[in-house]
Amino acid sequence: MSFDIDVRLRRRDRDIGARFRSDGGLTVVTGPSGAGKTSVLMMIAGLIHPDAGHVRIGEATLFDKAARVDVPPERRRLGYVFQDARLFPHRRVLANLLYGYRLAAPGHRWMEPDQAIDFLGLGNLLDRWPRSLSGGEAQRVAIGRALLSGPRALLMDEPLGGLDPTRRDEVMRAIERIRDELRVPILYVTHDRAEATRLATHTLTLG
Ligand SMILES: Nc1ncnc2c1ncn2[C@@H]1O[C@H](COP(=O)(O)OP(=O)(O)OP(=O)(O)O)[C@@H](O)[C@H]1O
Repeated sequence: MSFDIDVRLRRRDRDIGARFRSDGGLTVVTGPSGAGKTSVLMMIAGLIHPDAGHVRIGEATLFDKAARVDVPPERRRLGYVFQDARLFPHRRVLANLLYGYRLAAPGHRWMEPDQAIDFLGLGNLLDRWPRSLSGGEAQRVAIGRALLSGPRALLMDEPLGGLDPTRRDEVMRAIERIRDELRVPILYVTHDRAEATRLATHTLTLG
């Protein structure tokens, strides 16, 4: 599964955007604050509209300005993981995990709930409420929820940003296994050089 991305947006007096191709793996998106890293992820997700360019992932064209293709965000099949886990506070862990799975068309699902629970070590958390979880646990649940929605790729925006070093390592190991064992293509925003060195198969520097 490959990325072929070319997105551009004029914002006030400057251009924001990115142009790159990669053959899957984990692409770290880095660069100074304000360079447009989050904006690029949001353009790929379809949450903001590029002025020009295209977004192709594998065989699918999700956006092409010239050809007037613009697949709505909920049909792009991209799993988004933010710095804060953003779990649904009124649903227990299991219900959070199943949320995207239930919405996904059966033909698009490629992981079963038991597999994801096993893979991420979530078995003892299933009946917990999000507010009772540690940051690392919550982030692993958020990743599980994203995987179970049957995504073609994951977009991660500083997913370790709010975690202490022990928790960071726990989540980083899960991300490495997603990269190496599940082989889901990942776009990963970070400022952290050590994190980038450990995780990146490709690097895209903005700004
Ligand atoms: N909704 C918006 N409307 C107008 N300008 C915005 C909006 N969101 C972001 N910007 C501007 O666009 C630029 C890029 O912002 P963005 O958040 O994508 O950068 P970033 O590289 O992710 O930064 P950081 O590392 O600080 O999170 C910044 O100058 C920001 O002020």
